[in-house]
Amino acid sequence: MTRTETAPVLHADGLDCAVRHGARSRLVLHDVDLTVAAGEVVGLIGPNGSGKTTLLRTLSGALSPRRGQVLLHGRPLGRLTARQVAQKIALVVQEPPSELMLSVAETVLLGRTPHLGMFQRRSCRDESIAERALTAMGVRHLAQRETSRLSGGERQRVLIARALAQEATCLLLDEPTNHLDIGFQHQVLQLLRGLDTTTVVVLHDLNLAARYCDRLLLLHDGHVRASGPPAEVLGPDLLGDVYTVGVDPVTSPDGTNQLLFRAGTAPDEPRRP
Ligand SMILES: Nc1ncnc2c1ncn2[C@@H]1O[C@H](COP(=O)(O)OP(=O)(O)OP(=O)(O)O)[C@@H](O)[C@H]1O
Repeated sequence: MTRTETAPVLHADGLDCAVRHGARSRLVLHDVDLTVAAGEVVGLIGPNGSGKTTLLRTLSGALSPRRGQVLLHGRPLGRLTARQVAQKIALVVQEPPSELMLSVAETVLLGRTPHLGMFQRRSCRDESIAERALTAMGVRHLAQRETSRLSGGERQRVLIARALAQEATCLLLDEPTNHLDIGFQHQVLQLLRGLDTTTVVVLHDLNLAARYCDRLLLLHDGHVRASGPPAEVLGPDLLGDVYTVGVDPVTSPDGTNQLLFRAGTAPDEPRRP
């Protein structure tokens, strides 16, 4: 077997990441390690501003770390072309509607772009892959609508469909359940779980994270506070400390560990790092 076949799909090693802050830059991720094996669903969790989106964008190659590196199938991300990365990684982030003036069908077909040669036209195969993605996300009936004019939840499903059409081996999703009703939240995460792809997903809902992720990485102020299986990471003491809430674990009728939350520290009291 070659090195790339045995390597994890994604491996982040000692990442420090900075964002611009006026004339200066500020470190928002500190020494973050993450390894994601083929087929795993890894959830990124943590309070607002803890660095989840920054980490996701760094894993996708959209941001370059100040220190450390990301390996994709054992190869440094920085040494791959944008096209090579796009054939392997699909990133789904919240996009402003103004950037989505195409029809739903065209938006989803854009997912095929990394697989086309410079002057190559889309084939019947591309069309049928896009159709399957539309169907999987329950948005086929919207195919002729303008994506920018859809509801937030409909648009979200179209963007996930575009990522499915990209047929990447690795899906990176930033809060994909945002805007979705409870039925679609479960449907989308179930679908992601059922795919062969490797998935890294930012989730705010810790109960969804517990139910659908193999492993979780808990960020707090840009530092990894815990990583491992949900049962290890979602301990009431740790969550109470990080989110400043009271946490009561309960077991749902199907045996899944779930959490109930109580108000904790008053909002004007600063959270402890
Ligand atoms: N483009 C930017 N310019 C300046 N600061 C930024 C930028 N992007 C992120 N930050 C800052 O970096 C820190 C981490 O932000 P990030 O968006 O990664 O957090 P997050 O955990 O995804 O937050 P949320 O849960 O609120 O979406 C925050 O303090 C944020 O204000």
